[in-house]
Amino acid sequence: MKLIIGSKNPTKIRACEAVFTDYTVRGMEVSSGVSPQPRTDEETRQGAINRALQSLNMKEADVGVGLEGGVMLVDDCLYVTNWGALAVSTDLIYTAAGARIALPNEFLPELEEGKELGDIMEVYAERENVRSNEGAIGIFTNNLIDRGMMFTHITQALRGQLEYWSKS
Ligand SMILES: O=P(O)(O)OP(=O)(O)OP(=O)(O)OC[C@H]1O[C@@H](n2cnc3c(O)ncnc32)[C@H](O)[C@@H]1O
Ligand SMILES: [Mg+2]
Repeated sequence: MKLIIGSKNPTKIRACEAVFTDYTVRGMEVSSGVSPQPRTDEETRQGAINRALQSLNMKEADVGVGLEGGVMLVDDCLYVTNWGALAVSTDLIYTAAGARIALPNEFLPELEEGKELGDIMEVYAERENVRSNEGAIGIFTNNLIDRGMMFTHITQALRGQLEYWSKS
């Protein structure tokens, strides 16, 4: 069985490899079809679904997965949010979301200007490639939960639903 994950980000690819150990997993660049930095739960979820569907269309994949990061406001507090989608056909898609944690509200003006959280985090944490490593969630949870763990959890939620609803 072949799984395509719609990203070249190693944290996303590794999450799929960790959960779909019995599948051949490959990461491929696809377009999310939403803005580079989604700013609502709805847009982030849609990005994950678009990536999953595009991945399914590639190279005869049996399963297409999309993982998408975003930010959102709840009661004027800024949160990081992440969504996943798993497509087995165009009309059979499972979705799940990951842990949300609060981000400093001082990030809001730059996000509103169109900056990506990944770039803001590099300046804030004074390190490169936060998005492909621990992520904002890793930094603001003191590394108790890093981006890889969070994506793995979402991917488990996707696989679990696939298994549950495939039972006859
Ligand atoms: O190559 P792709 O798959 O696009 O991977 P990405 O790291 O850009 O990830 P997303 O597009 O899914 O996320 C959209 C933006 O949100 C940022 N983001 C989301 N969660 C993050 C986190 O925990 N840490 C750092 N950046 C995060 C990310 O870096 C992007 O700028
Ligand atoms: Mg991106």
